[in-house]
Amino acid sequence: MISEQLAAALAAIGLTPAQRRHIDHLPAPPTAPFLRRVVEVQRDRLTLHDGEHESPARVLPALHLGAAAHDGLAVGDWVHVARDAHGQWWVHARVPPLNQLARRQHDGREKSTRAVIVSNVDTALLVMGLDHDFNLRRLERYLALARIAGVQPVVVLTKADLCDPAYAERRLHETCALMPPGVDVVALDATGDEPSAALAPWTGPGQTLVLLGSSGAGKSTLTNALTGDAQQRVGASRADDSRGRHTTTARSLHRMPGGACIIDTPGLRTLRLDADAQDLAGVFDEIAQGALRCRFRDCRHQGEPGCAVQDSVAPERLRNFHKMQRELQRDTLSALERKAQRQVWKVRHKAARARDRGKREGEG
Ligand SMILES: Nc1nc2c(ncn2[C@@H]2O[C@H](COP(=O)(O)OP(=O)(O)OP(=O)(O)O)[C@@H](O)[C@H]2O)c(=O)[nH]1
Ligand SMILES: [Zn+2]
Repeated sequence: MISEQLAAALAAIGLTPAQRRHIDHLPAPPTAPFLRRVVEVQRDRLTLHDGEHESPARVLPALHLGAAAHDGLAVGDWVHVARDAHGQWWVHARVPPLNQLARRQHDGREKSTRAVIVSNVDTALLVMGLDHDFNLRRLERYLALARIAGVQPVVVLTKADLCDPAYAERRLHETCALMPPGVDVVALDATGDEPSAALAPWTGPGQTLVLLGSSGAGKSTLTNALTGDAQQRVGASRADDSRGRHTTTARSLHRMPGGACIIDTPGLRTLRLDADAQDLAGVFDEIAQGALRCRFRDCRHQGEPGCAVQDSVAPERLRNFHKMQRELQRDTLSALERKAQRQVWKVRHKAARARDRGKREGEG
């Protein structure tokens, strides 16, 4: 059980009441009594936070072996840790995440694997510039990513200061028209002092936000505006990077003065969803609705006579849907992987409970 005192300390690093209840219902590994949040992930090292201090940590090999590569630790995860005789912190177990934003990553050939972007977030800020970055088809993809993970999306259109007000207004309208009910769209200048007030509804104490969007969209600029310092390198310093890599190279969690946590991510060059056909139908709901009125039950909305979807859905949106659908079909393994993953968690919970029992009996 998490004590009141510990809960208060961990709230500073994003422990929500729901997360606390979730953790309280799970057996804590007796060998690792401390709870921490992952705020940075390097290759085989992590940075953890206890609400007050950061500490470097490593992951027990047993956890590496247990966790399949497609379900690796990510920024935002909660972990159980212990310190060895040399003062080194080790992660013994991971709390099964309440949600995960994940995508498919391709190896260049036909194989793809699941890659976790972040765990346990309350809001996903989908960041897009009103400049040449503006692309509603890409936004549809990011929107699907958040909704499939069960994370509340908010669209943030940056660089409003760089364009003509009438143009910005038109883009804002187009974007709003695309959003399902309940998804807000905000247009702002990320470099000014607008972001804190404009994003206040989603940055309450204990809330965790992730920033998603392409390189140069303004994610680091927003992070700086919200955290009130320049701890995140921004694009202007790109000249430092002779290899021409993206400016933000790792995900990391930052704390806002008001008590929210914000996770900046590197711009993704491609975003392939980790989902199945049903997930996709769920987020393009008007297509699923329209399909009920198509003449053929198995209508694919690709030129069949009597197709109700082609009559009612914007052609570019329907094309985008078909494109994502084709990608998912190529990635059909994903469903099997997810099933396997759930199985792994089940087995691990069982093992943890058995270890717990064994330990108690050993002590008694
Ligand atoms: N004028 C103006 N410039 C902006 C705005 N948002 C971002 N910029 C500029 O755009 C450039 C890229 O911004 P970054 O914040 O580095 O973009 P990023 O999304 O973090 O990019 P990666 O780290 O590569 O993923 C920087 O030069 C910013 O100053 C904005 O709202 N207005
Ligand atoms: Zn149809």
